[in-house]
Amino acid sequence: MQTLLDQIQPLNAQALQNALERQNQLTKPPKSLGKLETLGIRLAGILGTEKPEIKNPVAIVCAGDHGVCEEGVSAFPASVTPLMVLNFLASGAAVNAIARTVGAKVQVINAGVNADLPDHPALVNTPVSKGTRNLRLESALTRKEAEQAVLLGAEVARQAIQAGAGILVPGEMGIGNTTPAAAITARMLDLDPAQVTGRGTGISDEGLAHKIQVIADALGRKASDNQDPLGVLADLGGLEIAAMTGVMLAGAAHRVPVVIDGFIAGSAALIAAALSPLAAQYFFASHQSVEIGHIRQLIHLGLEPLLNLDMRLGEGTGGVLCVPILQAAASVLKNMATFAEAGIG
Ligand SMILES: O=C(O)c1ccc[n+]([C@@H]2O[C@H](COP(=O)([O-])O)[C@@H](O)[C@H]2O)c1
Ligand SMILES: Cc1cc2nc[nH]c2cc1C
Repeated sequence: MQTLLDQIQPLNAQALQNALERQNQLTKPPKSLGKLETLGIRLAGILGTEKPEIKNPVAIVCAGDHGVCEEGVSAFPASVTPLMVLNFLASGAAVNAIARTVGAKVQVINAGVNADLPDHPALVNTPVSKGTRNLRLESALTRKEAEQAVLLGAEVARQAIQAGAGILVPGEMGIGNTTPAAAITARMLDLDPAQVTGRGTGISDEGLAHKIQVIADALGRKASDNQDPLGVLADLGGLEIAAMTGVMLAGAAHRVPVVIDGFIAGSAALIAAALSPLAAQYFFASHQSVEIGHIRQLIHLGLEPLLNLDMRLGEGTGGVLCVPILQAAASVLKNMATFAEAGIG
């Protein structure tokens, strides 16, 4: 784990400077491409060139089950998690449909699903366990399990990058996982559960009050603190959240941009950024999730969402949807003519 964290370096300052100067020479009024310009400059800093290009997007969907489902915190049964993994593998899920439109590949990690899954070329099937323990009553994971899941995600991301991935979208699937995501967010940002707990897949008012109580009980065990992010991940976490943290850290370590999807991805990003303060410079927030705690995560991370389409699905759907925006931001720097080149002015 420490080796992974040590690999994360600051953005390339020279490339940032060159990209800033280049933006101002391109055939457009200064700043007229708005946020596309600042996105492009950051991509230049990540990739170490003033002419960045983003090829081969890969979504890595991490799946895991949650002991806390026995508290009735989700509108859906836990059995949906493995069934949705099969749906990803059959290319029938929303992330597959959206990935198809942007030319992204979808890979799946079984980080800890409570079912035996079949071998499949798109599935990394080396789960850490069959799911977490009930975080209301006890720590969801041991420190060792949490670390193992982080390293699993990091290794899958490393292999994807080695095979040519130019941008990563960590996604997730795990019935019940807005509960650990809210618990992690409350602990990391020192907020009350009610400030960060939403309806997830669509629970009732009564269900929401119960979910807030479950999270308050989990935090009330006082088994972790925000100075120890891996401890928080183990105490409150989820195996897919930990695996996503690993994907994010590996992206930053290998200087590959990472698109942060919704609320659950945001909780993994809080852990990643706490483990390595440099990591968030490699992150882009896709959309603003309907989950109420999401915007607080993004403010803390210093990220602004690119879209607000009232989405709350997860799977990496919003992240994949934003890939063309980031590719366009890079293409502006790489492919536009300067005023001198075009003989204008
Ligand atoms: O990405 C989001 O912001 C998001 C918000 C709400 C729900 N989800 C998805 O819904 C599932 C978790 O919802 P729940 O109600 O079971 O905790 C999980 O599979 C997530 O992918 C995702
Ligand atoms: C059907 C379904 C698909 C999902 N994808 C991500 N979370 C999900 C939750 C449900 C219930």
